[in-house]
Amino acid sequence: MLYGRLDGQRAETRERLARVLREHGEDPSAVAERNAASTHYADQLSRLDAAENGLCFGRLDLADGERRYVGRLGMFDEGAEYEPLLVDWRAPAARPFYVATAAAPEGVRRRRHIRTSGRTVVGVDDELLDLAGQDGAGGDGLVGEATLLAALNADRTGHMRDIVETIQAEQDRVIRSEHQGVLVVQGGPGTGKTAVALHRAAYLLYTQRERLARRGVLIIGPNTGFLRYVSQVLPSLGETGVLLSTIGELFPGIVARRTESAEAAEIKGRLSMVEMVAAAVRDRQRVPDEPLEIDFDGQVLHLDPETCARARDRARRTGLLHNQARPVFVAEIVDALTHQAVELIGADVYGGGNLLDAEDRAEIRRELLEDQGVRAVLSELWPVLTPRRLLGDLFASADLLSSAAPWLSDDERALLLRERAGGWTPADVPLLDEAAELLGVDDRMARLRAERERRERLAYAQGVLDVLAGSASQDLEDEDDPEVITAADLVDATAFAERHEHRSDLTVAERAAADRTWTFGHVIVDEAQELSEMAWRLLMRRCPSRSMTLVGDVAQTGDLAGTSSWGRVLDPYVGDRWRLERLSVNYRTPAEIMSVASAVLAGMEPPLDPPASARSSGFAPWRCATRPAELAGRLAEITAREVAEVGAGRVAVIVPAGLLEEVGAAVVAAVPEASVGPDPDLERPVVVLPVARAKGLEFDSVLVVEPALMLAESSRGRNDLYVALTRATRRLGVVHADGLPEELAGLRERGGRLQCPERREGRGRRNRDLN
Ligand SMILES: Nc1ncnc2c1ncn2[C@@H]1O[C@H](COP(=O)(O)OP(=O)(O)OP(=O)(O)O)[C@@H](O)[C@H]1O
Repeated sequence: MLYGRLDGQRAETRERLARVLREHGEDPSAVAERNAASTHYADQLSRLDAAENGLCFGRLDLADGERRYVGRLGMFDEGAEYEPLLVDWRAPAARPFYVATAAAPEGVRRRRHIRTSGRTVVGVDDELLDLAGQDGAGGDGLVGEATLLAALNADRTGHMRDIVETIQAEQDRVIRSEHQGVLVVQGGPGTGKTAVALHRAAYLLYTQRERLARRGVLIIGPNTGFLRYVSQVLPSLGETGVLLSTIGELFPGIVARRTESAEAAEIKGRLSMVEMVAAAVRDRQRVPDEPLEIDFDGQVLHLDPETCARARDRARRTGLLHNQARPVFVAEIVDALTHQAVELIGADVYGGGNLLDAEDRAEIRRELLEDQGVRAVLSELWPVLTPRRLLGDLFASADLLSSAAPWLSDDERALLLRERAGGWTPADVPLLDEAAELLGVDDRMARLRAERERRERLAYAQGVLDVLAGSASQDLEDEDDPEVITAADLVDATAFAERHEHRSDLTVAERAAADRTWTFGHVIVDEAQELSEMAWRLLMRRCPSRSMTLVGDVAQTGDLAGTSSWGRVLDPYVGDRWRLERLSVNYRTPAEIMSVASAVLAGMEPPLDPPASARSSGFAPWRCATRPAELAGRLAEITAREVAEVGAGRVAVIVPAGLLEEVGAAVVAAVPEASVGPDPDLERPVVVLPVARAKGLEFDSVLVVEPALMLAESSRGRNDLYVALTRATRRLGVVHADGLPEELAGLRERGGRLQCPERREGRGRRNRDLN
C-alpha cells in the first residue's frame, strides 16, 4: 500500500515538474518563479526516489493498541483526516523506535525491524519490550540486534551506507540534540561519528528546513577521497542541498593541489599567522627612504617621505581595510602633487601669485590621477592587493617573510619560502581567507549597483503583493469567507523581495560554494581533531551563529596542526559554552582487533578509554615477519589471498608514506585491479594507501605494513598507527620487516596456510562482554 502511494506521489510530482518546465514567460519574475518551483519539485522528487529502498523499516506496537510504522518519509491518508500511514524517522513519533528499552519502554510493547530487498519483505525481527526481562532481549544497550548485526557484517562497498534503520540510543541523542550552539561529539574509532554527523544534518534539514534551505549546511571532511566515500549517505536519506567540502576548497577560485611538508603546513596552521598576514599587509603600505621624483608635464615633482608618511597615517586612521583605505591615501598624495604642480606651472614670474584658477587646478589633479608615472608610484607605495598577490609575494621573498614574521626561526621561515608559481596548498587557504578579511575590496561601485537592484526588487515585490491583496479581497467579496489570508498578511514586501533576491538557477550549496563570505545555517565538521587553529578561524567566520556539530576523536589526530583538546580549540570562540557528547560503542572493529588497538591507545596522552566493540568476529588478528628485501613481494602474495577471503568485500593495504610506491607496485603486479595512491578508488577490491589517508575509511580486511615505521614517520605516529589498526570490519594482519612495536608483540604468528576461522566459528557474533 505504501509503495503504491509512493508511486502515485512520484507520478504526480513528475507531472508538476514537467508542467513547470513547459511554462513560457521570459520576464524576470516569471523566470524566478519557474526556477523556484522547478527546484522545489525536483527536490521533492529526489526525496521520493531516495525512499525506494527500505521505505518502511520499522513498526511500533504501543501498549494502548496503536500501531505505528516508521520509514524514510512521512505519509498521510488524505481521505481519513490525514491519519499517519508512515512516520518519518526524524519525527518525534518515531523516536521510541530508536530509544525504547525494556527498562524505559516509552509506551512500546513490541518493536519490529522490517528487512526488505527491493519491495519484498525478507525478514522481521521483533523485540518484545514488556517481555524483555524474561528472554533477555533488548535490555542491555543494543537496539534491534539481529538487524544491526546484519548491517555490521555486510560486505563493504567503497561507499558509506546510511544507518537509519538501526540508529542506537546514544547516537539518537546526538542526532536529535536540541543544543543550539557548538555540540562536540567525541568517540573512539567506529562509534558512528561520521554516520551520526550525516544523520544529524538530515535531521536538522527536516526540523528547520525553511531556515537551513536559505543558509545551507556545510559539512567539512579531511580530504576529497573521504568526502566521496560519504557522499551517498545524505542523498540516500533524500537530502541533497548540502555542501560537502574540505578546508582546502573553501576559497572560491582556488583548487589547493600544491603539496608541502607536514612541518610547513603546521606552521601555517598556527594562530600567530594572523599577525604575520596583518604585518604583511602593513609592510605593503610603504614610505620611501628618499624623496621620489616624478616627471609631469615638463616639470619634475618631488614626493618626500614626510608627505607619504602623513598620507599613510591618515589612510590608516580611517580604520578601513587596505584596499578600501587606498582612495584616502591616493587623494592625499595627489593633493600634494597638485599643489606642487600648480605652483610650478602657474607661477606668475613677473607679477608674483598664480595664474591658474580653480578649474585649471581640478584639471591638473585629474591629469595627475591618470598619469602613468604617478600611478606607478602609488602602486609602489600602497598597491591594490588581492589575497593571492599578497601571499604569493610574501612566500616568494625571504625579506618580506622575515619582516612579517620575525618571531619564526630561520629554519621555520625557510620552510615557508617557495617559488611563486605552483599554486596553493590546503594550509594556504585559511591564510588567503585571513588576507581577504584584511584587504577587503574597494566595492563602492558594486554597492551602489546592489542598492539600486534592491530598490527595484522591493518595488516589484510591493507590486506583486498589491495585486495579490487585490485579488484576495475580490475572493473575499465573492465567497464571503473571513478565513481568507492574503499574502500580505504572511509576508511583507521586504521579506518577499529577499525571497526573490537570487534569480539564478544556482542551488544554495552552489551559491555558497562560490561566495567566500557566505555564512551557513549549520556547520558540521568531521574528523574535527585535524583542523588547525587557522582553519577554525575561517570556519567560525562562516558560521557566526555558532550552530555547529563537531565530531572527532582526539586520539586519532594525525595532522601536526591538529588538536588533542577540544577546550583549547573552542575556547577563543565560545568559551566554555559548548556541549560534549560521547559515543562509547564501536560498531566497526570487532573485539579481537580492538584489543590490539587498545594497547596502542594505552600509550597516549591524555589517556582515553577504548570504545567497547559491538561484536566479535571470531577471527584473531595476526602478524607476519619477513626480510626487508621480501616485504613487497610477500605483501603482494598475502593481499591476493585476502582478496579471495573477503569475496565481494574490500581489502586495504595501509602503509607508511615512504613505502607507498614500492608496495603499491608489487600489489598491482599481483592484483591488477588494485588502486594505489593517496586518493585511491575505494570501489576497487584492493587499495594501497598511505596511513594519513586512511582516516575515516573502513574495509573488510586490512593489512598494516611496517607499524614501527609508522610510529617513527611522524610525531603523531602513534595516532596514525591507531587509525590504521581500527579500519577493519572483519580481518586484520600486520606485515613487517622491521621490528614490531612492543604493543603489538602479543599478535599471533600467521600460519603458513591462511586459515579461515570465521567460517569455522561463525561470523560476526554479538559481543556478549558489551556493558
Ligand atoms: N547504528 C548503527 N547501525 C549500523 N551501522 C552502524 C551504526 N553505527 C555505526 N555503524 C557503522 O559503523 C561503521 C563506523 O561508523 P563511522 O565511520 O561513522 O564511525 P566513526 O566514529 O566516524 O569512525 P572513525 O573515527 O574511525 O572514522 C560504519 O560502517 C557505520 O555504518
